[in-house]
Amino acid sequence: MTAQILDGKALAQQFEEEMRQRVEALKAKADGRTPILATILVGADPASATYVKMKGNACRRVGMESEAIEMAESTTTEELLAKIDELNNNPDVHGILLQHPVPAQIDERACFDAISLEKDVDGVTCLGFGRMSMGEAAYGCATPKGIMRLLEHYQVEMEGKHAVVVGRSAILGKPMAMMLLEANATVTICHSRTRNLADLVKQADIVVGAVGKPEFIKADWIKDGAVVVDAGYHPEQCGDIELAPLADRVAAYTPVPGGVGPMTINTLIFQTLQSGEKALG
Ligand SMILES: Nc1nc(=O)c2c([nH]1)NC[C@@H]1CN(c3ccc(C(=O)N[C@@H](CCC(=O)O)C(=O)O)cc3)C=[N+]21
Repeated sequence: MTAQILDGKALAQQFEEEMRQRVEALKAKADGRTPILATILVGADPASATYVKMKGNACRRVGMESEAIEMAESTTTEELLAKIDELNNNPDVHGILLQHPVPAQIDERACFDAISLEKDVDGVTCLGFGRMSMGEAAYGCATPKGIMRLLEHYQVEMEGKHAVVVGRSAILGKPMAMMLLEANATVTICHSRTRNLADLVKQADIVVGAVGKPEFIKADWIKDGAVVVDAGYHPEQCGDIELAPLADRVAAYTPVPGGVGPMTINTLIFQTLQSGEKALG
């Protein structure tokens, strides 16, 4: 069996094509105005700076704009909250991305939750998470929502399947589990205190690697015919799952790079477009 490659890069490009047309149509209706995403980068971590730049570039590729806000490493919670408040109240801004992680002195959760629901296009607020979990309208958290859009596009069956999510972070593992549950999968969430991790992963019809450790999930834990989603991203150009030995025995997998990463960015800008359409359309 040769596994199907869940090609996030190609799908993101296809979606961008469709989005370009929607942005054009919106501009025509809105006197040339476009959706605007505000990105906030606190501190100077080079990897974070690269990701934020990629998000701005993706906006421009579809004809939207981004406003890049850079704040000092020494920024306080109060200063960041004031900036978010300003963006919430700026009618020209349709989406707000606060790049994670922020420096340790900042209360990241308080800052995420200060983002107004209508502008939470990255899906990081408690309110958005709660609404999504209850099946109510909210923008999904960008990485797990990007994974759902990828699985849906490739018509991966989720209903009744056993999905095992390895990792429980606020912007990846936890919302991923809730989205899979909403799609009627049977969901197991594993984490650093899980005792029989290999045995649980072996039961997975769908496995999502979301731990943030390079190739932490071993190929021999994964059963034949599984669908493998790797949300890890590491400087070594690998993900959280040991993927190489799986290509000829799983049903499908997301490559690293070119799988989940491009879908994360695409989902952020897609949701910015949706927010812009609500405000301008
Ligand atoms: N509030 C917030 N929201 C996020 O969504 C968020 C965040 N903070 N902090 C950091 C993580 C990481 N992240 C990535 C996005 C795209 C790629 C991506 O496109 N990667 C390319 C490779 C890029 C390269 O390194 O050349 C790929 O996988 O093909 C990776 C990682 C979003 N994150």
